[in-house]
Amino acid sequence: MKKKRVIVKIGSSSLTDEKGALSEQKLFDHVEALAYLKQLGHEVILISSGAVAAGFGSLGYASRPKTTAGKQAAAAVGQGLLMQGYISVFRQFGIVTGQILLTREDFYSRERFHNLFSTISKLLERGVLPIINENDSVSIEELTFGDNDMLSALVSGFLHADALIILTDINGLYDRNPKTNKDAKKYSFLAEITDDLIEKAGGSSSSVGTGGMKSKLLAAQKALSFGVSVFVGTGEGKEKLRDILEGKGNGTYIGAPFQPHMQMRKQWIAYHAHVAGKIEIDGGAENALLHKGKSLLPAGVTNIFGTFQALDVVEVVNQKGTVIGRGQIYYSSADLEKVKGWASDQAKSYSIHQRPEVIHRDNWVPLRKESFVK
Ligand SMILES: Nc1ncnc2c1ncn2[C@@H]1O[C@H](COP(=O)(O)OP(=O)(O)O)[C@@H](O)[C@H]1O
Ligand SMILES: N[C@@H](CCC(=O)OP(=O)(O)O)C(=O)O
Repeated sequence: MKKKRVIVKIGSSSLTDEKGALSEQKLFDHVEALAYLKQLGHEVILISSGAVAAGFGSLGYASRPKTTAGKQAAAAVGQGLLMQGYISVFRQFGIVTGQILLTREDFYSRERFHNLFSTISKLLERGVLPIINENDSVSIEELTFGDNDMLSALVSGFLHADALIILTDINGLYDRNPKTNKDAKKYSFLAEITDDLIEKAGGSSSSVGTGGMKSKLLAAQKALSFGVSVFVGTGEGKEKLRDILEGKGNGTYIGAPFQPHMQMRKQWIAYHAHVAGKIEIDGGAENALLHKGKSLLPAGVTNIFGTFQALDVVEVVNQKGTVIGRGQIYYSSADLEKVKGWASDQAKSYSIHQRPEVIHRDNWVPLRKESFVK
């Protein structure tokens, strides 16, 4: 994969335990994934929240303080604890980190803006991983970023990042807050952020996070205006960030896909190729295609319409008959009729490539502008 400049934003809710204190285990999980991304040759810049969450316990607060002075005092204690955690874990991976604390004024002044750019460029040139947070203890309330979502969008724009990954405690954006509406539906892809979406998104329902999905959408809108694509979601383990970059993340992709080299083929599939037929798939396959970044397997195919050859482009519909995307198919309609519902091992000898996939994920394009997943 081409080397990318990636901004990763980690929210307080993804760094803390159920009591709201900094979780060493969660911090380790993030660092391992960040280190892996760096080992793969990508440039990584971390925007980390968590100073207030890491500090309030030491000040004797039972929960995150509400007053500005309380939050600023907690951040003064917590920012050091947060960095102590990052420094010691990144060291285990042989990575040096640099702390940068920003206020909104740093973006207003051209001179500061320029200095900041030079500093971050030098850190990246020397192989250092910059860790950025708002300078909470000195920010004046009216001028704070409020949460780090907008800060991460501004940084992604001015560093001309290839991708902004916003990690949070929920696996993407839903049409309503899923913590209070159990029927909420998830978006797997959004081409743009409309005002209507922003209006419907809710605030934070956790005790440590700030801003909720609304602030993430505003940030995503800003990042898109700079030409930076965004992912909002979650993940676990060393490979989570690599997977997100490869389009397999558990969350919502906003803007263009993260892999531009696939765009030509996918553009052809989506807009130019003749559609030779239609196949219907079950709910599990729909979820795998739209949400999990997986290929379509024979087991998920329920019906075939029209006559097509292997390597033709077909439309894919769900059980309600809604077109959810298009893909280049590895089976002819006659062969697919035989193997639909079969296990991969039995079916694959009918495929043109002797492979089980009906539509490989590299040849699949979701077509609805806002693709929903239950
Ligand atoms: N439409 C929505 N889709 C997803 N999450 C939502 C939505 N509206 C509100 N939320 C809430 O936003 C929370 C994430 O935001 P926040 O608590 O600020 O996290 P972070 O600390 O990562 O910034 C979720 O836990 C969820 O409760
Ligand atoms: N700068 C603050 C971030 C405030 C905050 O809660 O942000 P977030 O968790 O990203 O919604 C901190 O470090 O605690």
